Amino acid sequence: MNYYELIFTILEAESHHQDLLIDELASLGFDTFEETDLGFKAYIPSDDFDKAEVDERLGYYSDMVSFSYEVNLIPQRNWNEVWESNFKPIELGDKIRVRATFHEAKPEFPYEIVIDPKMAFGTGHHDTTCLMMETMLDNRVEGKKVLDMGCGTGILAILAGMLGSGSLTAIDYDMLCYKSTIENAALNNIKGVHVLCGSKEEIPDEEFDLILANINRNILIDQMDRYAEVLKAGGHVYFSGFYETPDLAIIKEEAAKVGLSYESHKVSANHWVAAKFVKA
Ligand SMILES: C[S@@+](CC[C@H](N)C(=O)[O-])C[C@H]1O[C@@H](n2cnc3c(N)ncnc32)[C@H](O)[C@@H]1O
Repeated sequence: MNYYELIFTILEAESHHQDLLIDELASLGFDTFEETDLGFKAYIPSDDFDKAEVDERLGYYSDMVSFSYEVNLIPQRNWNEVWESNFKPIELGDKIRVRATFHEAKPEFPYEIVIDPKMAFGTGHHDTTCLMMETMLDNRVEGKKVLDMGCGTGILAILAGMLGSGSLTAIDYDMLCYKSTIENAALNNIKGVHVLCGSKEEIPDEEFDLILANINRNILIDQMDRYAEVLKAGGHVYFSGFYETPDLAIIKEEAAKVGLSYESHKVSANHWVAAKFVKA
C-alpha cells in the first residue's frame, strides 16, 4: 500500500504543542509518526488522505503553534522497521519499564509492561501517560474496581492489573485502540479486562473505585458528569491530557460542579498535568 508522508516543521519554542497536532492527525487516520530535528513526520495510507480535512482540523491550532508541512507520496515501506527505530523502552524510576515486544526483557523492574506499539496512543513516551503511571504508583490501586477511559494501547489498565486492581474496564472510541488494548492485555497476561469500543455512553451502570482518564480538557469536561455518576463515594479519578495553565483551573471548576474535589496534581517539564480528584 502506498502512503502519504507529511513532513511538519514546527517553531522550536512551540514544539511542546506538537503532541496536539499528532493527536489530531491520529484521529484522522494517520497511523505512524516519527520525530525529526525540526518537528515530525506523519504517515497515512494514500486512500485515507484528505488534505482539506487535515487543513481544517489543524487550522484550529494555528493560534497556538506555528507550523508548516509538505506532502510526499511514498511507496510501500517496512513499518516494523520504522517502529523499531522509533520506539525506545521507557523507564520510570526503578519500578516501571515500558518496552516493545522486540526489546529485551529486564525482569528487575517489578512492573514491566510490554506494548505492541502498532498505532494506538500510549507507549509511555508521552508526558501524560508517565504522569498517570506515577500517580498510580503513588496511590493505592490494589483491590480497586477501575475504569480506564480513553485507554489507547491499554497501558494504564495493564499497569492497574499489575498493581493488583480488582475488576478492570477499558474504553476507547477508536477501534484500533480497542483492539490494541485487548492484544496488549493478553501480551501482559492481564486477564478479564472488559474492553469496550465507544465513548461516554459505553460507561457501564456500575460503581467504580478509581477512574483513569487521560484524554483532553474538552472531552474530560464533557464526560465528567458521567464519571461522577459511576464513581463510588470516596472514590478517586485521575485526569490527564491537559496543561497546568490555563486548563487545571478550568478542570477544577468543572469537577467541583459535579461533586469532585481536587486533591493534588503532578506537572511534567512540558507543563502537562495529572490531577487527582475525590468524590465526597
Ligand atoms: C491521550 S490518549 C491516552 C491513552 C492512554 N490511556 C495513555 O494514558 O497513554 C487518549 C485516548 O483517548 C481516546 N479518546 C479520545 N476521545 C475519546 C472519547 N470521546 N471517548 C473515548 N475515548 C476517547 C483516544 O482514542 C486515545 O486513545
